[in-house]
Amino acid sequence: MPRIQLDYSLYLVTGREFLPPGKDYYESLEESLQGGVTLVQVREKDADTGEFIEVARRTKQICDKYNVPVLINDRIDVHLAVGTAGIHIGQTDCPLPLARTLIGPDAIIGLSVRNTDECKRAIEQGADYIGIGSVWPTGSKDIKGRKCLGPDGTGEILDLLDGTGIQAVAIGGIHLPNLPQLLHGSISPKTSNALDGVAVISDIVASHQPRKASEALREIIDSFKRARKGLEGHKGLFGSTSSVSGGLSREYLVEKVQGLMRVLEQETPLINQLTNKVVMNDSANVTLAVGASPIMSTNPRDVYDLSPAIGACLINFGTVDDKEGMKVAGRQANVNRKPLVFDPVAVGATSYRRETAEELLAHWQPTIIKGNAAEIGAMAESTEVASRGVDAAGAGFKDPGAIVRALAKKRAAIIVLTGPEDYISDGHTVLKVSNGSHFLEKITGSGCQAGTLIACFAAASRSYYLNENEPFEDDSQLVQGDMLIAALAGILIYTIASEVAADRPDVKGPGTFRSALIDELYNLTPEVVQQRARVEIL
Ligand SMILES: Nc1ncnc2c1ncn2[C@@H]1O[C@H](COP(=O)(O)OP(=O)(O)OP(=O)(O)O)[C@@H](O)[C@H]1O
Ligand SMILES: Cc1ncsc1CCO
Repeated sequence: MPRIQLDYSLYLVTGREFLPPGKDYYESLEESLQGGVTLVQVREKDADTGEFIEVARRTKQICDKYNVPVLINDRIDVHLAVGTAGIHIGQTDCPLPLARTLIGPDAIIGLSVRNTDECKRAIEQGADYIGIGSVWPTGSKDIKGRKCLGPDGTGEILDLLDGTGIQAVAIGGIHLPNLPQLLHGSISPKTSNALDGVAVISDIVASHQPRKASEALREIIDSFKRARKGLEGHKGLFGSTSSVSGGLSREYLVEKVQGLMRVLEQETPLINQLTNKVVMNDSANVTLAVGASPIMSTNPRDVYDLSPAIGACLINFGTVDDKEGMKVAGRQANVNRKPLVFDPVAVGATSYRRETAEELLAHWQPTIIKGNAAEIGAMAESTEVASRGVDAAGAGFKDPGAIVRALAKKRAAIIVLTGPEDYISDGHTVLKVSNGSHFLEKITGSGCQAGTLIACFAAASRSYYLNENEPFEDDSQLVQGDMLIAALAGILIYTIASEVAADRPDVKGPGTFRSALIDELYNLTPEVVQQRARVEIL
């Protein structure tokens, strides 16, 4: 007989030690159930057996009123004494096969899993569900010396579960602000498998208003699940809305880009750019040239305060400065649902850059990642293209479209691969842009400026969306607006302006080209874009 199906959506792990002063555990529990907790695990690290049984018994009594099942952490004896739905065990607790013999065929057994090997074992041993973690650093568990998985590490584990029927929740450092990032960012790269729920301790238990805290978390999980249901059969959409369904044509895309050019001029969004020292001034100038407004703020407190006011944020770690500011700026962009463009300059060139990229990506979910062939190759863990400092070396990828599509799925972000031809994907559609000038290879920071313009158009796309729609109709969307079109617009506007600049008789070399480029970005009209755009849908 199959075991009972649990709803893992909002899985509360209890922790009496986190209660705010004066808050009663049972009162807090009942409020969290009223707020939408779907499953409760009683976790008592310090209680002796008698006390544990008593807490579990009363917990079950309250949960029964709401038809919410209870699991017991680690202790098979407590589970048997109270008659709960099952147990949750860790890697160093009673081995799963032995636990199964002890508790019988009908009880649920969940297992904590920290990596793909442990996941494979959990599948072999027949776990009912796995708890994947820690996703992020957490105050409730000592994870010193172990790497946090981040949303993408969680996604790699989820890939292994596809087709097994084993359910999965993520645990560790999950809070309301990073929940949308986790849900979207952990969609598994190969199979598009997603989490069945999240396990939360302190966001609920430490709250003075556990009902409200649970309601807020539940709303995000439910709308994520609704959005996934609506997307069944179409796996190209992740953390942002996009118009990738059938009927795409060059005309349609160019028309949308033209529309965004007008929005940018009307709205003048503020674009915060944490970028490198080499390009900072040029990046601020190209921002102004297309009608947006630059601010190059890096201080952690300052970027925090600015975040609600900006249209988009760019993080470019070309000279690897301001890591703390980058962490805060990216996290706040996620919290405030602002598009976040990540330019991991020369990420493949050194281990420091690779580690920094991973560290940043464990803090936030980018909306768009842009890089040259070496950078995108490093992010995709491909060895096809080597890096030479900030540049790519060699001939490029054999199949660039496949690389961007796969990386977009893996990272749950729009990917932009630059070079003589640019490739853009949301994990489903791949666009190829063949505009540009060879002079772009002869000025420094052309890739960085392209990233800046993508951020400007991401802000325009968000504004356009919000002008037409109710804000946050779907709470699970990390960012609103069509980010595939935004990335296309940034690349098209930059490369077309570069063609017009290069054609000018007064342009004699990289120096005159550099200033002509800013002028031509300023003068570029939607009509010229219509005439010159060389976009293909692959
Ligand atoms: N040979 C070329 N012909 C046309 N366009 C090009 C050429 N090389 C680069 N581009 C364009 O220049 C922009 C920057 O791309 P590139 O791949 O050179 O970035 P990058 O290597 O990151 O640059 P940087 O490190 O200087 O910032 C893109 O918009 C791309 O389309
Ligand atoms: C030259 C250079 N060095 C670090 S960042 C940068 C700008 C181009 O990426």
